[in-house]
Amino acid sequence: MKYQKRQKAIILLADGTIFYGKAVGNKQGTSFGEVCFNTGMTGYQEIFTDPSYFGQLMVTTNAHIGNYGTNTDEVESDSIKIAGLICKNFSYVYSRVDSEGSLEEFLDKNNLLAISDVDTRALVSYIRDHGAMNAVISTEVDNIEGLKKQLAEVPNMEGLELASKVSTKEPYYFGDENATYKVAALDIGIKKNILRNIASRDAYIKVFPYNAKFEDLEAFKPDGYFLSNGPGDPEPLIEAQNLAKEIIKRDLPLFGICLGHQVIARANGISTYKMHNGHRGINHPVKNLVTGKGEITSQNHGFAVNREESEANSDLQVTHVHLNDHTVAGLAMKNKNCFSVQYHPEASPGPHDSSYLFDQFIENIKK
Ligand SMILES: NC(=O)CC[C@H](N)C(=O)O
Repeated sequence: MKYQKRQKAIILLADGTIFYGKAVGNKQGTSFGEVCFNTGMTGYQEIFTDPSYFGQLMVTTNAHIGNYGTNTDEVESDSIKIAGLICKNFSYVYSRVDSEGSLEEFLDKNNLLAISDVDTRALVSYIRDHGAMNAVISTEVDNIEGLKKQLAEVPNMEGLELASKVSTKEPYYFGDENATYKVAALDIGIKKNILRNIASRDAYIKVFPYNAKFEDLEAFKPDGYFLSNGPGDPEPLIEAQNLAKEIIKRDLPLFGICLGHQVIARANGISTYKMHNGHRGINHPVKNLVTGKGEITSQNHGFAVNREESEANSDLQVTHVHLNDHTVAGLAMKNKNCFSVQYHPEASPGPHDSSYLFDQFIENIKK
């Protein structure tokens, strides 16, 4: 067995609660973030590289992490975006036909601190009851008072603007330039599989930085506009909200996913709020109120759109609801070519029930 004597590690929550574990590999260090959990049984590499998780310490509820290794095709961005990993059993050995390396190597390459041998069931129950909160993971197990002081300085997720930290610095292109449609996408933390899904529907995409102006996007002469997923609170994303207003004002085809959905809601004057715990997993039930059909969805969000305000707004229609807590899962504008969902039709990881939403976007472009 590799690493006979592994370093002890702790998870210290902002309310002072401590959980214990061991550092994965030989790594030592300390990492801060908002602690949250994902219940997906697979898809760890996609989750760790999803820019929406920037600044978060990820607890995985699956008992085994790393057991099927890693593959370069399964990343959602070019690097790991979570702030740290907390898991039960970390697999140093892995097995899968397609794997190209171990998760341990992948974490090392990205310099990510991970803690295993944690009672994740107890930790998740605790967060479920007490809500998402800041935390620190560390191998400095004898420096609890020092860590508490540093943890108190970590900003709260509420009000935090993080899109600028993960967005592309320069515009770039994705897909085949001879494709039939052109889509301008605002990158406030975009996942690669969204680009793959749009491009595979005969569209050429130009991806813009988080602070791009309407004129920048318009200069590409796009047939449709897209607002991406991403980390942090949607409230401070004023530039993106103004961009959405410009697109809506001109009634151009617009589609938003997750953070993009929240930005579109805010552009319509709807408030957003921080949820007790958020939704993070790959089996969340959603009802499409237009068709009456259910879908099993991939989700990752800690903020949500106010339902009462959405229903009271005569420009908006609530098109989808989350069946566990009846929060807004989708919106459409009644008299504009604009719609959005709080969940992830691109999956990666997760089921593909909702990929029809990308078809709908293309249909809206054709109109
Ligand atoms: N995946 C996302 O786009 C997440 C949106 C936002 N950061 C939230 O947590 O609600």
